[in-house]
Parts: sequence; C-alpha cells; structure tokens
Amino acid sequence: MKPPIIVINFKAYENSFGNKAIELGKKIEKISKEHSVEIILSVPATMIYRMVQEVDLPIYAEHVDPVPLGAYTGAILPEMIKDVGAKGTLINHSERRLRADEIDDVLKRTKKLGLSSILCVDRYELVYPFSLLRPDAILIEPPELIGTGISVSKAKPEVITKAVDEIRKSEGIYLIAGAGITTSEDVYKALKLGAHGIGVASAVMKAKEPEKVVEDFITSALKAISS
Ligand SMILES: O=C(CO)COP(=O)(O)O
Repeated sequence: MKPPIIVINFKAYENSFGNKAIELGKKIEKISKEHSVEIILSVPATMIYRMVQEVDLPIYAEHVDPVPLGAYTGAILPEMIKDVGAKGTLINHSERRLRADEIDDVLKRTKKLGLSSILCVDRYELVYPFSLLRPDAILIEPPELIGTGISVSKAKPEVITKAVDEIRKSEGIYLIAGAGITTSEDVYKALKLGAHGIGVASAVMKAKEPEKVVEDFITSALKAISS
C-alpha cells in the first residue's frame, strides 16, 4: 500500500460479479498501469478467485467472518480468502459491522496470514483506539453519506481533518477517507485535507463510463499529492 491509495469497493451491484466485474476490473487495471498508481479492488467473496486469476491488481475481500476453523456453515474465513489469492480484506465496513473483540481477532489472524487489512470506522473518535490494533489502514466513512453522492470531503471535511490528527498519534498506519466521493474535486479535497487515499463504490460501480471516473480520480489524487 502506498499513497495515493485508491480502494474501489465493488459491493453487490449488478456489475459487481460475473463477466461484468471482470471487464470492469480489467479496465481499472489498464488505467492503474498507465498512471503507475496501484488500485485496490475489494470484491464479493465469490469473485475473489476469478479476479485474482484475470486482473493484475491487489484483490481484497469485502468482509471476513470472525469465526475459527470448524463447524461454521457458510463462513468465509481469512484463511479461505488467502487460499484463493486475496491480498487483504476490508474489516468492519458500515454494511458489515463486527464487534470490537471480533475486529481484534480478525486482525490478529490476517496479520498472521500475511494479509493486508483496511479497518473501517464510522467516526474519528475510533481512529486512534482502533489504530492500536495495528491494521494497515483505517478507512473512515460517515455511514449517512455512503451512496448519497454527497462527499465526506465537502459535507464533513472536519471528519477527515480530525481523523488525520488521530492517525498521526500512531506510526505507520494510513488514513483513507470515503463516503459519497463522486467527483475528482472530492478526491482532490480529501487528499488535501490529509487523507492518504480514498474509498469509493457507487461513483464507479454506477457510472456509464467507470474507466473515465477512475482516471479522473487518479489524476486528481496525483495532483493533490504533488502540489
Ligand atoms: O462504502 C463505501 C466504500 O467502502 C463508499 O460508498 P460510496 O462511494 O457509494 O459512497
């Protein structure tokens, strides 16, 4: 992981799985290579294996279940995503919350397996306490803005600046901002406020020309970190 960090969370849209997801992944891979900016794709569990085989980008799970090996029907474990080639996972997304003890357990396991971790939080007050669990990055997303098209960087810039202050108390953990990020200006502003990257879903997944959106985001992110 290296700033500017761009995480595209596929979630469960109609193009989040199957051939459409692979096509989208390949388009994003091309832009990523053209600009030499790594883009992390978090994809549905059923797509991890195919994405890893067909798209040369770091593929993450969107969630892992906080249960041990054993009799847990339907569970997706950190060990399983590692086995199919995932590089890491989101943990505790707003749409897939875990308890604090479960987060702690999952982080210990991902670390042991050599998987990267992006721990999601919904408010800046959680950034420092959760940074003590040593994820690779914390993704802050006010849930009320997710999927609205109203970006955290414009509507709640103080959430980013306060989260940035908090993350600075812990060495070596990245702060990513997300929720409602839609325009290249949203991306620029998030990075200028001190975030190391952005997390996005609907602006890419629902776009007519997602590759254009991703390209604009990369250009803005590069501009923000170089000016
Ligand atoms: O939840 C998100 C990324 O993890 C953000 O979603 P939107 O980009 O759709 O607001």
